[in-house]
Amino acid sequence: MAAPKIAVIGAGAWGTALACSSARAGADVTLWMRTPVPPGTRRLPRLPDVELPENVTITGEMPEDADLTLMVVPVQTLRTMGEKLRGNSPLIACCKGLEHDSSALPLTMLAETQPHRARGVLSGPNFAIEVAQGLPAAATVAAEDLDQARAFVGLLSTPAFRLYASDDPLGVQIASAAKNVIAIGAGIAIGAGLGENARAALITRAIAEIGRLSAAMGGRATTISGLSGLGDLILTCTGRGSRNYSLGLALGTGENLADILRHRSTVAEGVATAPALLRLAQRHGVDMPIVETVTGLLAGDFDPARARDLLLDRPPATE
Ligand SMILES: NC(=O)c1ccc[n+]([C@@H]2O[C@H](COP(=O)([O-])OP(=O)(O)OC[C@H]3O[C@@H](n4cnc5c(N)ncnc54)[C@H](O)[C@@H]3O)[C@@H](O)[C@H]2O)c1
Ligand SMILES: O=P(O)(O)OC[C@H](O)CO
Repeated sequence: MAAPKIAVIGAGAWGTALACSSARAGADVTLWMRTPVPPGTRRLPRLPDVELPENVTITGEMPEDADLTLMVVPVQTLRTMGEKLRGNSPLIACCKGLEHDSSALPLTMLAETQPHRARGVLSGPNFAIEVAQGLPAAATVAAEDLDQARAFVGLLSTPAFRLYASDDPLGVQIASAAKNVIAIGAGIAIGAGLGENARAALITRAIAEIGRLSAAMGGRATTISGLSGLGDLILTCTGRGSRNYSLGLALGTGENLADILRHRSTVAEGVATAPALLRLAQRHGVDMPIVETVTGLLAGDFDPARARDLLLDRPPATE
């Protein structure tokens, strides 16, 4: 039987890692990248220590004949990239966040730009470099139809990359968007010297508020305690390899957001997602105090020195 053809759109760190992993799963992979590289290039700028497997082909042309397409561009560019896609293959959104202006989820943007295609989402505690190196990792692949999610899992699983099928794409998308915002908050808490207890409290209370929003929109509570929720919160709120967490750390020590962003070329999705997530929560009548605080800190509405009050000085509540 011929190897399945997988197209990966976006050759940032995560697109490069997913191309490596999909190739190890036995697929013929076409990796689309925006910025051309010299012919024969086998190491890409975002993961220079990783050599691409032989069955990965780099291209600047939008692939047309894939059996499956992974969308791995930053969320703020997903709609535009969706409009440029060719072919009819199912799509899996592998990015984490919400569109800034509309608060749209990744699958909503793909439904609006490619309405005829089957869709799913992949998310979990996954630093790109570790997946690219073939270290053990797990993630959730969700689609409205569980059989469709299982088919995606069948195409993408490897012995090192364990995938779990789910039929709660909404919960997965809310969890994965929110964890980037919460990771910025965790970084601020540590950077501002609030301590490990504060971070653990913040992660736990974040699960409560993410769960409220997900439930209000029709997601399942169990999804938030799974890989795309709790799993990714643990990784992103504690791992120094996280761009969102490290951005929060810098903010917490008093650096200015504009200065931090000026020195970065990688994407920290939580920055644009925070206000979009807050507006989404307000639209659904859901209280998300941590997201609200992080959004205010990012907007420069208050000083990180006040992070303690903002994160912890809340009216008495029951758990
Ligand atoms: N890096 C990780 O460990 C990781 C893991 C899981 C999920 N993700 C998610 O994957 C998505 C992509 O992140 P990344 O880490 O691969 O990005 P990155 O920061 O490594 O690079 C961004 C990539 O997007 C491309 N890009 C930028 N603007 C673009 C545009 N207008 N049109 C098309 N492409 C554009 C850049 O050329 C670059 O290849 C994000 O949503 C991120 O949250 C990342
Ligand atoms: O570096 P971050 O903060 O974008 O996190 C990367 C992944 O989403 C971790 O699962």
